[in-house]
Amino acid sequence: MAQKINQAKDPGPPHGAVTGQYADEEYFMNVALLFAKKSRDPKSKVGACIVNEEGKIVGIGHNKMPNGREDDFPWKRGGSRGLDTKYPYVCHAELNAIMNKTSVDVKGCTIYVTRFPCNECAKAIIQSGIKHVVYLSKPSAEDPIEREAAERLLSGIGPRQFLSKTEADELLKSILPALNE
Ligand SMILES: Nc1nc(=O)n([C@H]2C[C@H](O)[C@@H](COP(=O)(O)O)O2)cc1CO
Repeated sequence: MAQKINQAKDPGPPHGAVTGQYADEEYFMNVALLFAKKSRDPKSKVGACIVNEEGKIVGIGHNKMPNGREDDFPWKRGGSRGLDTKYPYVCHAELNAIMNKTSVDVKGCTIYVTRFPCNECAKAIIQSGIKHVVYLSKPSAEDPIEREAAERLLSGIGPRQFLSKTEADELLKSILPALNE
């Protein structure tokens, strides 16, 4: 039997939805977008920015190969996800943002991420104590099992899509060229 997914549990981050503070959310998502540009992945650049309850950035990350091994693995895409592709090696933006935290922990924080988290990052997000997920894009062409697992894992948080009237769409195209293929 399909598991029922709880939707929209997230009341929103403390620095987001209130009139006059929406600009803060744009700022944090744009930090995530800017950081995505650091990625060496030629096809899919992802950025993440963790913000605490005081509205301070306490972690940023982009998808990259493991530290010190940046040149040792391929960036090749492919459905096979074999050893000659990037998939078994790349560290996702969300994981890097959590690992890069500048505070003791990230409990109660919000993660702004340019792409919907995968199931592995969903686990890391939950275990780290992050309480809100705001994402920019949710590409449909992803592994259906992993996507469904991520949705189920994050159902207790209720990820919220970031909506902005800024140039976020244009920026997104520039970091996810694979979406435009
Ligand atoms: N939430 C995510 N954070 C990430 O950092 N990534 C990274 C890992 C790879 O470098 C790339 C995925 O490759 P591709 O299949 O879109 O060419 O994006 C992917 C996702 C999607 O789940």
